[in-house]
Amino acid sequence: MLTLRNGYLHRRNKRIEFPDIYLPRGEVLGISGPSGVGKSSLASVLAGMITADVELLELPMRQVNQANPVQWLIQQSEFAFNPRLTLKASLNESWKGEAYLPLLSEYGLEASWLARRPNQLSGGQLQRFNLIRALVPTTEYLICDEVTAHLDMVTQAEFWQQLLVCAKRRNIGLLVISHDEYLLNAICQQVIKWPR
Ligand SMILES: Nc1ncnc2c1ncn2[C@@H]1O[C@H](COP(=O)(O)OP(=O)(O)OP(=O)(O)O)[C@@H](O)[C@H]1O
Repeated sequence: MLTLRNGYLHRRNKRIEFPDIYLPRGEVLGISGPSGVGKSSLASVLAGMITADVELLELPMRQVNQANPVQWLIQQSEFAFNPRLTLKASLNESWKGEAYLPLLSEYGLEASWLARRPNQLSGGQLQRFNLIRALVPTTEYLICDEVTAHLDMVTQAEFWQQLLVCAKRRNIGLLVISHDEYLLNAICQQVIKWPR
């Protein structure tokens, strides 16, 4: 269970009060909220990148020399990759060996694209490589932060269809942050509107 209870954070002069989060593995929790409310700050806390004042924070144990079991996907996948590295080199930074290869066809990506650099792919293709990079075997929770906001409806639908099947199969908990309430209501078991 990914749990955050009574958490808050001060950023500059602003106090951000987080909603309580209870996310079991294998479930999908949505969060919507206006710009600046603190959604990315919440993701940073849950990914263990910044600390906040909390009554309770339960995150999965992170093992030495292993990827963070809480992976965070951001909207602008072009910023998530080193522009000088090929996709293969970037994937090899998180995956041990090439066990990700079967995932490529599952997500409609061609193995020959591994030799390309990030600027030689479309936004949707790059976001799917970003997703595959995050789906290392140790991933227990995935935070999807507006990950399909810039994609057309068909590409969005394909992305979520594939990810939901994979998350169910691997018992991964998904925290989906989006302005798109239609999307959240379609894919989440529970949706938090922030602020309430
Ligand atoms: N590194 C930082 N240092 C100081 N203040 C920050 C920092 N990052 C964000 N903030 C401030 O914290 C508040 C919450 O920002 P955050 O990015 O978490 O909001 P958000 O809900 O994700 O917004 P958006 O939907 O626009 O991405 C904002 O007032 C922002 O200006």
